Amino acid sequence: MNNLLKGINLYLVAMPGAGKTTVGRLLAKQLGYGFIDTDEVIVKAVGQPISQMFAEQGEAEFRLLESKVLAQICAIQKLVVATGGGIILRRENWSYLHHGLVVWLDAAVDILYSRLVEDTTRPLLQDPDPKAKLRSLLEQRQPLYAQADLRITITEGETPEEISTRVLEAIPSVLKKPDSLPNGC
Ligand SMILES: Nc1ncnc2c1ncn2[C@@H]1O[C@H](COP(=O)(O)OP(=O)(O)OP(=O)(O)O)[C@@H](O)[C@H]1O
Ligand SMILES: O=C(O)C1=C[C@@H](O)[C@@H](O)[C@H](O)C1
Ligand SMILES: [Mg+2]
Repeated sequence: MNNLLKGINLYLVAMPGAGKTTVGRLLAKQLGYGFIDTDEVIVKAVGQPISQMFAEQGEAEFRLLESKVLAQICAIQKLVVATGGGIILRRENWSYLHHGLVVWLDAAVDILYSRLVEDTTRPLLQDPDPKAKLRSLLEQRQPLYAQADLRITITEGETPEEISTRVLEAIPSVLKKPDSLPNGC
């Protein structure tokens, strides 16, 4: 698989709670790739949790920083990248994402909600009705996530290992032709 991928990065896109970080770590291990989580890079660089960044600098500042981080990551090869849930929102991010293979972990709202209900670290879900918020975010974002090269529909009860195996099995069917592989950012 590593040979087939020829070092191109895998970018995982999905709603919060879909398992980008969890599945991404497993995929990196199985591919012999490095692993990067854009949210973690930003938190380390700024020295603040994302919720504090949203509160003090606003979402727009966070999105600018997210794009800068993505641009830098894109220059590195052999990475599985777990992206922030909203990375699909800015058009310029897609020019970076499409340098690699983009995988959408598509999980239904009920699955997302059951995983995030106890979590207070995701600012966009600090809402009186987090389930309705998830539903409306997914509705708005679905056409953007759908621009991914590969859509993996997550089923209830599926383990991260099973999902990671399914991603690996599906990759050959969507690998870009050798003459369309990117030369860098
Ligand atoms: N297949 C799975 N089955 C059960 N629980 C899972 C599965 N995948 C992830 N989880 C759990 O769901 C929660 C969210 O997972 P994770 O942080 O990987 O999602 P994420 O897509 O990276 O979210 P975010 O966009 O907020 O960073 C975690 O507690 C994780 O342990
Ligand atoms: O879905 C989103 O817009 C977000 C998801 C998280 O990964 C973080 O990137 C941040 O909380 C925003
Ligand atoms: Mg994550």
